[in-house]
Amino acid sequence: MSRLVAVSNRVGSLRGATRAGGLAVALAEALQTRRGLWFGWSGEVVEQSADQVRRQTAGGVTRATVDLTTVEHDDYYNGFANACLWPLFHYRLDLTSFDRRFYDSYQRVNRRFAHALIPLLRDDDLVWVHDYHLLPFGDMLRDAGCEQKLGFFLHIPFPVREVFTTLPMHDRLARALMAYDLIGFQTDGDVQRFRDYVLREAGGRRDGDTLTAYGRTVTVKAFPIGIDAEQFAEMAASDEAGRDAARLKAAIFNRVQIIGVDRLDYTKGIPERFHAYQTLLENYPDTHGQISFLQIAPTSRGEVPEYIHLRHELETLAGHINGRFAQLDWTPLRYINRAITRRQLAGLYRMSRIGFVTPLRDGMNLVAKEYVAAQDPDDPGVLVLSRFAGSVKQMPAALIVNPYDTAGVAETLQKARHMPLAERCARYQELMKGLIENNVGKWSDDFVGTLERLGAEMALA
Ligand SMILES: O=P(O)(O)OC[C@H]1O[C@H](O[C@H]2O[C@H](CO)[C@@H](O)[C@H](O)[C@H]2O)[C@H](O)[C@@H](O)[C@@H]1O
Ligand SMILES: O=c1ccn([C@@H]2O[C@H](COP(=O)(O)OP(=O)(O)O)[C@@H](O)[C@H]2O)c(=O)[nH]1
Repeated sequence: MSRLVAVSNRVGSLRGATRAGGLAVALAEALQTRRGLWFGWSGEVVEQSADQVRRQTAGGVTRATVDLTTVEHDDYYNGFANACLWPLFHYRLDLTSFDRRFYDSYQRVNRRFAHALIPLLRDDDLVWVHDYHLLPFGDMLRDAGCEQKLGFFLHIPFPVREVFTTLPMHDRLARALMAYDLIGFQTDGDVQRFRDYVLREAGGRRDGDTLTAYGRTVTVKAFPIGIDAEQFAEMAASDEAGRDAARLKAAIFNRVQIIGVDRLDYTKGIPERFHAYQTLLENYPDTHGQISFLQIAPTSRGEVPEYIHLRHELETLAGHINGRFAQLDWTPLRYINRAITRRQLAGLYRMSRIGFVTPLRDGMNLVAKEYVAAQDPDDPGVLVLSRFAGSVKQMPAALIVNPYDTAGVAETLQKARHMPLAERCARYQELMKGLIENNVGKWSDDFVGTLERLGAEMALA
């Protein structure tokens, strides 16, 4: 069996400590079962260039990391990755920075990372590169002589051609992507949009799951990411998770609890969600004193200006809602701007009657899956889910909403609040069945298995 080498900008902890963000959570679970190497940024920012690779092994998985310099962190991570590609791929052209300096830094960091990884590779390794930070990474490995099988997975949406082509370097990035042998997306919609670009902009050809363009052929498929639903359910039912949940329970006096959990990101639709909650309070006075909304939103990418604005906007909105509706013994909205461990989250999800997941655009959204997995099968809560989350395709038994439709979302919350037990159970069972069938193990096995088989086919040809 070939060794798996995962490469991602963010390398998660091997000891299960948390860092908000679905990619790190999912990869940690996948690598633990495959005992591989995980390469990427250490999370440390240093003044001077530090090419040294630090290695640390635990539970059969080796973590190999490099630091970023302050300039790289500003221009590659905050700049090209998170002020250009992130907003653009999430359809926020209004927030997209097209600064050429950011792109140059992005190229340099990708090249530096590729050169740092090469000496660690073994001939029969399978290399699996993750996400928009590393689109040209595979091409740079190939330039440096790498002949191993290379796979790439995009965790965020792939945009429509008209949006992707606003990037001045769209052609170079698409060409670089073709250096991989396998490209995975979260949904069939993402696959179709990428295919449309390659066929119509790059003069490519399609044959089943393969695309040929720029003199190379790649396999392109959807691999929707999952969670370890059974393990998450056990965690949610554990005494430890229960202890934290009990504190919240005491604080809300058996009111109907609504929960939202997101990195503080404009793609997650948190202000729109606050507005919908406010509309619920305005339109349905019977909710007063009877419900409570807990929003957990740890700061993310806190140096990018748009994220700073968002933080201020949420503080103002939360203050406004509480100022207007709170009573001496009732706080309608609790907003926590700190990260909570996944174990704590599991307990909080379980005691919340409504999971409120309304991104404006999201690659997948693992919070929606965690919320369902954490429920008590005998008295489950209801998931209210945005039609713009990648997870919606796999979770049709949720209550599906349009996050821009403030009154419609408020109406749906009211419906969720009054949903009879039998309907809650039926929806939960259907959702849970899908989560177990499409868990994180299946995601990584399907991707790596496909990459492995492509390799075998290439050897036979
Ligand atoms: O590394 P950060 O800048 O702190 O951001 C955290 C991660 O956010 C994004 O997550 C995406 O991947 C999830 C798992 O596939 C998916 O459910 C979610 O919809 C995506 O937004 C980002 O793509 C990751 O690279 C970041 O590590
Ligand atoms: O305070 C927090 C907030 C979020 N998360 C985790 O961060 C991940 C978020 O993943 P998702 O796919 O929903 O979105 P992303 O942040 O990756 O865009 C989930 O596993 C959450 O449990 C966490 O551990 N603590």
